[in-house]
Amino acid sequence: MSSSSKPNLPVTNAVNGPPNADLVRERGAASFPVRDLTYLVYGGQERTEHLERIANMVASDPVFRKTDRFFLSRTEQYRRSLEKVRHYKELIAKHNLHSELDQQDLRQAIDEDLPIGLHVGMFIPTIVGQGTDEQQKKWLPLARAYKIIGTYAQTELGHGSFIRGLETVATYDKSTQEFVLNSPTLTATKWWPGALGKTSTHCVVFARLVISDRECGVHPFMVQLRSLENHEPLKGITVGDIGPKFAYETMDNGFLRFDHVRIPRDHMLMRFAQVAADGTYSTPPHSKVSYATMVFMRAYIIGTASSTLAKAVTIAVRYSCVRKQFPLRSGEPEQQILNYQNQQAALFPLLATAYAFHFTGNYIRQMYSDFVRGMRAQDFSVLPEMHATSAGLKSLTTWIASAGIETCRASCGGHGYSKLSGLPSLYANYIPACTYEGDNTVMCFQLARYLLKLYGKAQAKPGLRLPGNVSYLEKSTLLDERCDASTEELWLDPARQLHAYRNRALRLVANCANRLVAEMQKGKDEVLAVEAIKSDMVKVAKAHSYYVVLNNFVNAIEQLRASGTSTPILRVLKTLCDLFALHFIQADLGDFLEYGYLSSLHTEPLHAQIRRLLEAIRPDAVALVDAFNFTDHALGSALGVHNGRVYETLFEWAQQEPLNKTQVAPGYHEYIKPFLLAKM
Ligand SMILES: CC/C=C\C/C=C\C/C=C\C/C=C\CCCCC(=O)SCCNC(=O)CCNC(=O)[C@H](O)C(C)(C)COP(=O)(O)OP(=O)(O)OC[C@H]1O[C@@H](n2cnc3c(N)ncnc32)[C@H](O)[C@@H]1OP(=O)(O)O
Ligand SMILES: Cc1cc2nc3c(=O)[nH]c(=O)nc-3n(C[C@H](O)[C@H](O)[C@H](O)COP(=O)(O)OP(=O)(O)OC[C@H]3O[C@@H](n4cnc5c(N)ncnc54)[C@H](O)[C@@H]3O)c2cc1C
Repeated sequence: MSSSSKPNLPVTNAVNGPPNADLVRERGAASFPVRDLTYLVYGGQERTEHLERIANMVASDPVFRKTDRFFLSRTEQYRRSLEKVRHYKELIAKHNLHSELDQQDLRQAIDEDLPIGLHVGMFIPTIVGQGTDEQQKKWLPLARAYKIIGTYAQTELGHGSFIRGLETVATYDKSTQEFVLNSPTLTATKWWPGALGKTSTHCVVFARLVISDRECGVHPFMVQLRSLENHEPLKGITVGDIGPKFAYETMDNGFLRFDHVRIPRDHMLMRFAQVAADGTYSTPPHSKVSYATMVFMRAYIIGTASSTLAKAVTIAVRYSCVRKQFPLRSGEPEQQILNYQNQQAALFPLLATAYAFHFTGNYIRQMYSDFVRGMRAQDFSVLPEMHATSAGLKSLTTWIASAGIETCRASCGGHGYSKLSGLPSLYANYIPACTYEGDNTVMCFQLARYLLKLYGKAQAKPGLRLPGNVSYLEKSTLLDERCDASTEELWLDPARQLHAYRNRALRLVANCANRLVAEMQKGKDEVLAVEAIKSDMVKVAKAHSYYVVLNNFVNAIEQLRASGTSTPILRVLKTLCDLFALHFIQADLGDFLEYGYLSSLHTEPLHAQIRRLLEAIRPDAVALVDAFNFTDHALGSALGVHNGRVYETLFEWAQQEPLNKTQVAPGYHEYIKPFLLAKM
């Protein structure tokens, strides 16, 4: 079956001409209607077409061009991203894109780390989440109209993960009803906040509240940093850019110091905790409610892991269809490198993972909106589950996506190392996701601690009912059960796949719990006992998160089946789900063998089934990446161009290299000529 219709996307940036014949053939041989899968991914035909209109508008607009980005200095890149911000605002007005969703779509299409990312992603959400109604009325209209630009200033030079260790102080002065913000030490300097260095006029600062020498914990405060007239820093404020980074050049991550800066009392965001005029402090209804923006952002990051990985896989799969190396036998034509099993084994599990993470993103979005509904009604009961689940999924998805981009880059051989492949910058700009919004390892401890607690409760109280994704912790009998997938066919049974993931997670939790007890029996207190099991806690969190991802993928397919999705689409999604499930068992085989859950009786059919799945995906590989529907602008890659004119595009883009502006190299006269022409 061929694609039901051609995607309505312009081929920008790529060199025009007849499309690569191999890609044309591959597209014609897809087993499912590509367009229908695109609709499924983006939430229907209407939404897909809307996204395409925005993507096309951006892709054809010279202000948003990307192809020269590699040749700009850091300062030029920052300026260019400001130019893009200005144009983004003009387009919102011109095309009436006033809803939050439209603006998010536009930013996603622009596809750059703009210095307003923190403004929309954390500054505004913190005002919404933590501000009183009056505070929202005051600041939200200004922020939404970009009359003020803000960021989220929490991390300091000395502390990021350990929020309770932050040193910036906000001391309440009852006599003037002001807070005095101060950075008492060098390590109290705010360090890293995006857009803090040069762009923001305001920020939400997290500081320890002190009232009459009493420590009241870390709270958020609204602070103006720069004049709205001339952008100069205000009195008492030292602010600037933190300097060169691994990548992220368009973002002015900044530093900030306060020298006894006074702000009015109503600049503390007081939705949950309050300081009255006389200095009376009212505690929040939940001690971690001021961390809510981070939970929001973690959920957002989980949602973007799929699209980021999907971009890398699109580039690598298309290129692997165009690229040919070696005939199998002499005299035969050379093979497309995607025909090699090793290439498929590297790329197809990542393709499957990009689809798996798509459904994880849907799941966490739903969980987050239920949680927000509860919070509005002062119900914080879902907070622990939301925090733990999002912390674990943020870690797993960003780790896998980061490693996956690098695998895609390496799979493109030498051309993958060229920045023109788009993969080095995709990787370099993405990997901080493993660190920001909570270092992944530290986040894993949060989930593991939650699981250990629930496991302990379930052990102590048989019959206790735990919520959906953790209900397996009730069933210690599961530990006695073994895998019975002794044929290739049985490995395709979702119930058996889920059984394996549940069993592994439960075993690791139980093992950790036992070790904790054993460490305490050796005389350690609980704190030191936890320190002795920390690497196992990371494994626990990952194992549980894998289970959550697979469970959602399986459930999503069931729901699609129930809602009448066509057989070819269901078939291809099931194949991807199977590959996801089996690949990550194969990757962590030691976990499953260690406790005798699996034996060689099961591993042989497992490996054989994985090989079959790779073969099954091969004819649909191009169609499956096409279904993500990225424009050439979004991919920013000479290797991933839709028309497959890879070599033409690489050649043309290379001509832009500034070294090629002259035939004779700069420096020739000083450094090459003297020794070339020196007498022997
Ligand atoms: C829609 C979006 C639009 C646009 C977006 C556009 C662009 C953006 C794009 C990409 C992103 C780009 C840039 C990203 C910017 C990144 C910004 C940042 O990095 S901001 C800084 C982030 N910092 C962190 O994440 C710090 C991590 N540390 C912590 O969260 C905490 O310190 C800790 C590790 C959780 C520990 O906290 P604490 O010490 O206070 O608590 P305990 O460990 O003692 O735990 C006690 C108890 O509390 C529970 N708990 C902890 N945190 C939470 C929480 N958040 N919610 C609920 N409960 C929590 C914990 O589990 C314990 O529970 P108990 O065991 O006692 O039951
Ligand atoms: C690109 C980028 C953008 C950022 N944007 C912002 C922003 O806008 N606003 C903002 O406030 N911050 C921002 N940050 C800061 C970011 O949130 C922190 O860097 C992050 O939370 C990690 O904290 P840390 O740097 O203190 O790491 P550390 O905690 O110092 O981590 C270092 C190592 O120590 C380990 N470790 C730490 N604690 C423990 C423990 N208890 N047990 C065992 N191991 C431990 C970690 O696993 C890690 O391996 C940004 C960072 C980056 C890189």
